[in-house]
Amino acid sequence: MTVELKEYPDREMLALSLADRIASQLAQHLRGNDSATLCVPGGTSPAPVFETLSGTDIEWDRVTVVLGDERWVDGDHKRSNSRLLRRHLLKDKAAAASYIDLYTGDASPDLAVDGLVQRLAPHLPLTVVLLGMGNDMHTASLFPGADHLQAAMAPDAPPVMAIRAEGAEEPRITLTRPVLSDAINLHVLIMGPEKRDALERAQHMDPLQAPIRAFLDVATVHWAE
Ligand SMILES: O=C(O)[C@H](O)[C@@H](O)[C@H](O)[C@H](O)COP(=O)(O)O
Repeated sequence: MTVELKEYPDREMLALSLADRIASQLAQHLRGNDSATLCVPGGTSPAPVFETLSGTDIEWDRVTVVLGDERWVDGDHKRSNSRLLRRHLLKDKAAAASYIDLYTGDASPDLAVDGLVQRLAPHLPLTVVLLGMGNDMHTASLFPGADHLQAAMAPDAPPVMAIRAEGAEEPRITLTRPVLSDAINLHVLIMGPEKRDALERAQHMDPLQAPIRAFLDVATVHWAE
């Protein structure tokens, strides 16, 4: 397989260029449609992209933002991906965007799934999806060895599922393979030599062992040292 890989001289260039690309794709979609949906990862890598994106001049009031996955913790918990978004993305110009919070406060993510499937439905297909990747080749909360990985990777998977995995510290809620890979524009953000190495290995692996593999045929991968 050939992966579309964009290499940047440094992380700052990557953040600026990727934020610009995402903003252009959202703006272009808004020229022909009433609304657009941006799906973003949690984790630590995307914060600089979010910072740039939040100051970008697009019609954010017509954009809905959703995470690709959320950790089942309160919104003010330090591991909450929503907390990260509020700090780095949903501010400045992007404060005008609507936000679908995957964390509903229910006792477990399983109880939230049906409601979230309904909330997400009017926003599909996702206009722009940005994915991260862990060194274990998970993306969103599609972890190798996760309890419902096979179901979440299936072509008929519901768009949202609850999932648990050893590599994840807490129960998770995640968007599934079909809804992520059906995005109009799909990007993967990875940084550092270890992730570059993992990406190379993933290309020759089964998606159930290396879930990121399922997206590499259609995504643009953005990398900086
Ligand atoms: O909530 C999460 O854990 C994520 O959404 C996850 O899929 C993340 O993108 C990768 O684990 C990379 O995380 P880092 O950017 O922190 O390496």
